[in-house]
This record gives sequence, structure tokens and C-alpha cells, in this order.
Amino acid sequence: MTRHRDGAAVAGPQTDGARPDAVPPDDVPVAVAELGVTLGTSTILRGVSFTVRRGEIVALLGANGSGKSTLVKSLVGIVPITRGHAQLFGRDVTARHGAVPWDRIGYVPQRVTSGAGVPATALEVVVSGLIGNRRLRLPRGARQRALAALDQVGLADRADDSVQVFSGGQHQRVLIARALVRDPDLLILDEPLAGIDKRSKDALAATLEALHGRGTTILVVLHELGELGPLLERAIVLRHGRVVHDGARPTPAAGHDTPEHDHVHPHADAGHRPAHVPNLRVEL
Ligand SMILES: Nc1ncnc2c1ncn2[C@@H]1O[C@H](COP(=O)(O)OP(=O)(O)OP(=O)(O)O)[C@@H](O)[C@H]1O
Repeated sequence: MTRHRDGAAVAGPQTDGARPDAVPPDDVPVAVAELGVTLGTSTILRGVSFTVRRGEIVALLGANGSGKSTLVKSLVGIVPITRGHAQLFGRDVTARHGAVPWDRIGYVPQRVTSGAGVPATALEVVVSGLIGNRRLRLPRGARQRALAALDQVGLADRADDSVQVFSGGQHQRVLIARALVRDPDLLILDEPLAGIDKRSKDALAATLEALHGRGTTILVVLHELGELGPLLERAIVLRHGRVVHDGARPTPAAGHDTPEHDHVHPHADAGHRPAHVPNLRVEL
């Protein structure tokens, strides 16, 4: 028995108008209902509800500290869910450690290097994405699958290079390849554009566009829309741990969609809003 309407979603009046009730639960990549997270004495997320349907590419936006990373970490079981429920492909990840359907999910965490201090090659790091279920044995064809994943991020020619010499952008692409090597149905990326060079941003945008074209569902945490802006069909905006917008991608105020912009300060962007995004202040 599911504990909330399958694919039930959506907080507040600004929803995307979806009618997910008819969709079978194992066909819904992400369904979150009234999710709350408290860490120590701080309530980080409260009453968060939304659904990501198969094949969607959805941005999770919000200012620093609004709870974006905590939300995706709670979905993949890194941070415990205190209240409400979350399902990935119909599996209740609220329930217990191990409930996350890793065979269908690729996760790229925020700001980590792919093999700091380890003399691993790009291929070895990507192959590690095939290790799971507490077994160290690699499946048949692991090398070819890892090479294909590296090819998807434009690094096939660097497969045998040590990741210790890679730039931040190249590390990010290796980590994305590590997430892609299992051919996931749902890809979750936390700030993949942060601190990477323009070439890697363009490569990432091309990779995500190709994945989206093949039907992969993508949930991506972002500070700035940047190179990914044209791809994004929908945005969920968090503020102080709550969903304040779920629908059309907001248009940032002039100058706010550049890598140089400092997104931390509050501002009102009312004069730059498109008409179809009503009453929305977005701190990007
Ligand atoms: N383990 C923790 N214990 C207590 N508070 C935490 C913990 N992890 C994060 N927080 C707090 O939760 C809030 C949300 O953090 P989170 O990293 O989810 O925000 P974010 O929107 O991803 O921000 P950023 O864009 O800076 O990464 C912040 O105030 C942060 O200090």
C-alpha cells in the first residue's frame, strides 16, 4: 500500500497542473509528499511535495542554504527523512537504508573530485560505478560500458589518464560518466556546473541533452541556469526549505545568468518575470 497518492505531488498553488494519479507508481521516477528533514535542532526542509515524471528534465533552484542538496541527499538515502514520504520508482526510500533503487539511479554529488589522492585512471573511476550490492565483482563487459560512458561525456580519449591531473570540469565529467555507466533511468546531479570551465559546461549540456533525448529523467540542482537553461522544461524553487514555485522555468534578472554573478544576496526580480510565472521572487 502506498502511503500517499502515487505521484501525488505538489505543494501550494503554483503547481504544474499534473494529474499523476493514473500513472503506476513504479513508473514515477520521483514522488515526494510532505517531506521534512530535521538535522540536529535545525529544520532544513518542511512540507516539500512534488513529482518528477518519466522523461522530464527538472531543475531544483534556490539560494544558498535553501535546502537543495539536503533534498537530493534525502532522496538517495544519505540524509534521513524526518517526516513525510519519498518514493523513487515506487520504492519508498523513507522506510529504511537500502531502499533506494540504485540499479535505476545515477547520482552525481556536489563538489567532489573523482579520485583525490588515489592513483586511479578515469576508466577505473567510472568502472567503480558498476560495483554494488556490497560485492566487488564487476559485471561482464564492464570495461566497454565504462568506455561508452566516458564517450558520452567526451572523455573517451582520456580513459587511461590518471584523474589526478584532471581539471575540475574533467572530474565532474568523470563523475557523471560514473553515474551513467549503469545506464540509469533517473539521473540526479547536484550543482554540476559549479566551478567548472566553459568547455566542460558545454560538454555537460550536450550530454544532458542527448540523455534527455533518449528518455532519461533528470533532476538537476542548480544555482544558475547557465548552459543548461535552454534544456530545462520545469523548475522547482526552494526557499528556506519550502517549495515556493513548481512550474515554468523562471527567467533570471538581467546579469544573473552569468557565471560571474554572486547569487547569495537577496533581490526582487519582479520587473523581469515572464507573465506565466506569477508572483515569484527567485533568489538565483
Ligand atoms: N549536517 C547538517 N547539520 C545541520 N545543518 C545542516 C547540515 N547540512 C546542511 N545543513 C544546513 O541546512 C541548510 C541547507 O543546506 P543545503 O546544503 O541543503 O542547501 P543548498 O540549498 O544546497 O545550499 P548550497 O547552494 O549552498 O549548496 C543550510 O543552512 C545548512 O547549513
